[in-house]
Amino acid sequence: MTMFNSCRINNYIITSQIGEGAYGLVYRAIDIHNDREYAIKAVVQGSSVSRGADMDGGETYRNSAKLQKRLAKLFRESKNIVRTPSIDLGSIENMKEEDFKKLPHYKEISLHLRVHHHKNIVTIREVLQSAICTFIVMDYYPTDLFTSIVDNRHFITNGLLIKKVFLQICSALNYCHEHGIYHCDVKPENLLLDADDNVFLCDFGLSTTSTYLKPNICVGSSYYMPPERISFDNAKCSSSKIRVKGHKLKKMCSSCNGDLWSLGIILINLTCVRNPWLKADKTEDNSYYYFTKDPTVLKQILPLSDALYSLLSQILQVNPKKRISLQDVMKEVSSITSFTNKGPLSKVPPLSKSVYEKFSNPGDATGKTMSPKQYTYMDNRRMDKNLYCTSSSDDDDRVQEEEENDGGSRSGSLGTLDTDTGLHSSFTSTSCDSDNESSKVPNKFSLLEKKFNELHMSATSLTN
Ligand SMILES: Nc1ncnc2c1ncn2[C@@H]1O[C@H](COP(=O)(O)OP(=O)(O)OP(=O)(O)O)[C@@H](O)[C@H]1O
Repeated sequence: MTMFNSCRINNYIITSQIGEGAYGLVYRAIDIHNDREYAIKAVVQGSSVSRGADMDGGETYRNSAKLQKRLAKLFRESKNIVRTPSIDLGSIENMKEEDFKKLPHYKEISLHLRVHHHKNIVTIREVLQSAICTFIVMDYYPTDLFTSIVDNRHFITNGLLIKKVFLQICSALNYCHEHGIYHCDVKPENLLLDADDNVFLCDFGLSTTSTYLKPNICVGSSYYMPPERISFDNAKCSSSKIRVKGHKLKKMCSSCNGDLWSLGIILINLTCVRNPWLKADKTEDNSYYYFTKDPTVLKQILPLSDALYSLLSQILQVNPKKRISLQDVMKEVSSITSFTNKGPLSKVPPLSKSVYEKFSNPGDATGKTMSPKQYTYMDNRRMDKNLYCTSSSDDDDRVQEEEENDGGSRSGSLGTLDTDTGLHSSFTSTSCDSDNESSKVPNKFSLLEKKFNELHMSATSLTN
């Protein structure tokens, strides 16, 4: 695998590779203008493929290796400096569904831009378009929630920190949902942390504007995927209804409630450093199978307090329609007084109203035109946001219980530079004369999945 240390994209010098995903490579970089660090995600141009749990590690590797190779060529040909135009963020944000058909990889960026004003969502600073890929320049965060939970054991004694982090995640998701964006890939690897333990949601690669999704579409990471996306009973499926564990469902499943399920699993991760099952599929996973027979099994396999069990059993409802609302989850977590049945998390203070407000409603989450992010309540070295949002969350006609096209209802002024896509662009010129370097970076994704696997309660243990 080639690394591009010291190569430059406009004013950003790449310092290391920090991520490798299904359709993107993420680099750490320094802006020579202000010495600030950024993360630059290179997204393959024209990738329209739906990224799903069915994608194996090999495929991920092949895709990123291909992109890596193309980037190497790009840097080589441009003598290690790539000069590339910056695309107007407003015109990306206002892209429509038909634009995504031409430029599918812009959907991730467009949906992300519609919500990045929230304080707990990663801020996009710039989008650069090169001949072979699109570079998303984002604020850089030093760690992710997986590393923090598993490697650093950062939460095992600190119930208040769990509350803060969890409420910030809820707040970010709630904001997305209010703006008609459903993340669909909520997992600890997609939640970044700053030095003050503030959380930032990233990776909108699977996000959608569809209020309802078809069942069994199988997108995301299997640990966090709700059962209706993977394991509804095909045999019992009639033309207009599906069943999940015998519950009749309308043929479409609420996207919002899918994200909610993932949140429930993250709450277990934070409090127990475990995953309850590998996959919410009762034909493939014994733990999940026994859970569907008797939810109190959760208390046998995890050290849950009665209060947390009660909350989890309302979140992890197999029938998505029966799940507790996100707002109620937040209130419950705020007031809960024990997470576990023993140890340091068995006593947790309830949050005062003002602290709850601070974590759950950190910024202006009400308006159509959002004010810049404000970093008010923590010591924060982050610079002020100078982007602005030009589009609103149109009151899209939500075609409920009908198959929906993904989004496509937002409108906005289109640019004049590229009549095909409506994207405005501007050019920043720079120069660089450093050489490429080569080195190996482990595939972090697979390492993390492996670690959680190791920590996961053996799927067969309940049968013993
Ligand atoms: N802004 C950022 N700051 C620091 N690290 C980041 C940032 N954005 C992404 N990363 C790191 O890069 C990893 C991959 O990023 P991202 O999830 O956006 O890519 P992806 O190609 O969609 O990955 P996947 O296929 O695993 O979902 C993240 O898990 C995180 O560790």
